[in-house]
Amino acid sequence: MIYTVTFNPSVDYVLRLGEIEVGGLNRTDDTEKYAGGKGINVSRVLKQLASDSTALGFCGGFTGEFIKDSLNSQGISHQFIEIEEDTRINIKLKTASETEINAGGPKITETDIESLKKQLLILKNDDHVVFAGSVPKGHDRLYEELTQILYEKGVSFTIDAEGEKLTSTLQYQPYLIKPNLFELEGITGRKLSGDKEIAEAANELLKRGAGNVLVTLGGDGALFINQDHQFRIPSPEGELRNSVGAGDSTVAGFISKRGESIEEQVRYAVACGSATAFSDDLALRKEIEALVPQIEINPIERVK
Ligand SMILES: Nc1ncnc2c1ncn2[C@@H]1O[C@H](COP(=O)(O)OP(=O)(O)OP(=O)(O)O)[C@@H](O)[C@H]1O
Ligand SMILES: O=P(O)(O)OC[C@@]1(O)O[C@H](CO)[C@@H](O)[C@@H]1O
Repeated sequence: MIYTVTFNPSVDYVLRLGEIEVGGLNRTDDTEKYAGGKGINVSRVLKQLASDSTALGFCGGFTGEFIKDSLNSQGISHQFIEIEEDTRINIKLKTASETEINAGGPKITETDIESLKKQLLILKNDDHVVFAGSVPKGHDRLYEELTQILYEKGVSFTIDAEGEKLTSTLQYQPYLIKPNLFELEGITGRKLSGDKEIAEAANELLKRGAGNVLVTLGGDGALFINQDHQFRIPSPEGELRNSVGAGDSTVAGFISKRGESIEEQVRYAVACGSATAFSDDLALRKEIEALVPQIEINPIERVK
């Protein structure tokens, strides 16, 4: 079974309006609410690809109920730890451009974390865990602690996190990491331009313990590297409508094809990311499948 872990889920409140006047009264043309948070998004796209997963993490209050109801209606199982405070609401303002305001999120106690650890401790060798998104305040080392538990149990995991939260888990050999270019530059501490420099930086993360490194490059597609393969995958052509969850969709695409060829995994990863970028919400199966034949996988020269 695949488990996704979202420490800090959100109700994503999408507000569509022509333009925004900061400091003035603005009225929307349209609004939508989605169960959000990176791990939850991964579960939603996995479901589209007929891959079942169970969403884990912390949920509370009326917003937590909304998330659980929404996942129930999509047939996605969940085992959230109930917390006292309300799950956050994140604002996604869609004008001519996209502006996001992500709330800090509720307080998570040590008891809540112990409950999550207990859930991970009973996982089996053939389970896979996807960790994604921000960490509750005061728990900076949480990813490192939880991935150590999985490593010691021989359970594989994927992690989509930033900076040291990601690099502190490399010692536990993540199956997949998916930094975007900005995050990769943050980790290496240098500006990266061109495929060769990006591949060299990704290769450093491979040497530090990652099994597969997929660097997403927004509208430019992605660069993939593991011990045996190195690919450049351009994005298909299309109109950008939504970048919220594009990266999560990429992760879902790759994980959904675990056990198939690496080319198939990478093809679905980019197709899912771009299908979400071209949709109003996360991509639907038919949108993903329509893009799959358009994805070109170009081998590139191996970096040392
Ligand atoms: N303008 C675009 N056109 C086509 N595909 C896109 C576009 N933007 C994003 N994508 C697709 O989505 C994938 C992930 O995008 P990106 O690099 O922006 O990830 P991210 O920064 O992790 O995303 P997120 O906004 O979800 O945090 C890309 O590899 C690509 O396949
Ligand atoms: O604040 P975090 O945890 O970094 O990101 C949360 C978030 O922006 O990520 C998802 C898109 O990737 C959204 O559903 C959600 O609102």
